[in-house]
Amino acid sequence: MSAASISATDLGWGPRRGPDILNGVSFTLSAGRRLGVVGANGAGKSTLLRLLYRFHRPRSGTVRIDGEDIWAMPPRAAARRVAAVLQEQPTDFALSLREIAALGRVPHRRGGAAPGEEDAAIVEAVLRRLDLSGLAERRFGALSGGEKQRAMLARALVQEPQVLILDEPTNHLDIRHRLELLEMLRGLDVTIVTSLHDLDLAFDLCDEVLVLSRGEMIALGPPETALDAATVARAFAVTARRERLEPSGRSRLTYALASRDRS
Ligand SMILES: Nc1ncnc2c1ncn2[C@@H]1O[C@H](COP(=O)(O)OP(=O)(O)OP(=O)(O)O)[C@@H](O)[C@H]1O
Repeated sequence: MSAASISATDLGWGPRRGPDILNGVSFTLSAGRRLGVVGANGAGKSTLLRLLYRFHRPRSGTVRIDGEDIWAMPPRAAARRVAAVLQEQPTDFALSLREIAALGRVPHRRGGAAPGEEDAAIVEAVLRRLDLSGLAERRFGALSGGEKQRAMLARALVQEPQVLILDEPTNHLDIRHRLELLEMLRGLDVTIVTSLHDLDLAFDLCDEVLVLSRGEMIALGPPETALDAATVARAFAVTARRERLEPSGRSRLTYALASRDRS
């Protein structure tokens, strides 16, 4: 795996015959950096991610990986460069976890070629890294929510992408697996764009944060500047306060309903 830069220029998208639900989003993320996308429910986070992994074609603007427009690449070439772990999970319930993970090799194989030894070795290494070897034969449909989430991450890593797109990667994980996931993501040679509901995670994981509100970008920068109390209050319609924890010096946000919203 080797990381690549990803950039979005003036991205806009809306459903056919509908108004734009995402507008004017631009950012540049250097190879190996991690960007968190945050915002209220319906702000446009998943829509932005769908544009980055070439699911939606932008209505305006472009997405480039190492300077190359993702819509100018053949779909398999794009799939070798970008992998996504989504909220929606596959319905291949009868496949084993190992078989699901092995699907990540498909974009790397020519024509109908059968998987080779190298493919199998990559799958096993990823399963070991995610502590999933013991579950490799388990049917996907029989896995717990957190195990499924890790299986989907395994499939994405098996793809050996340069850019990894994650939609709420920790939402099913217990505290230990969550810490392990964060540690692992920090150690990968890959560029990461992830949506997050937990803003504390943005401080822990991300080099940069993009704040969306009603489909528009209202802040972009390092967590310390993008997630100031005023921006958080505006994005989530709450009152927010930021404190510095001692002795770590880490920032932590606390929130309350605005007085007009309390009964
Ligand atoms: N294909 C579509 N057609 C019509 N409206 C859509 C479509 N996709 C998304 N939307 C609408 O666009 C808005 C943004 O949706 P999106 O899923 O990107 O939000 P989100 O920030 O990921 O929200 P959440 O935090 O709830 O997951 C929502 O109001 C959603 O209903």
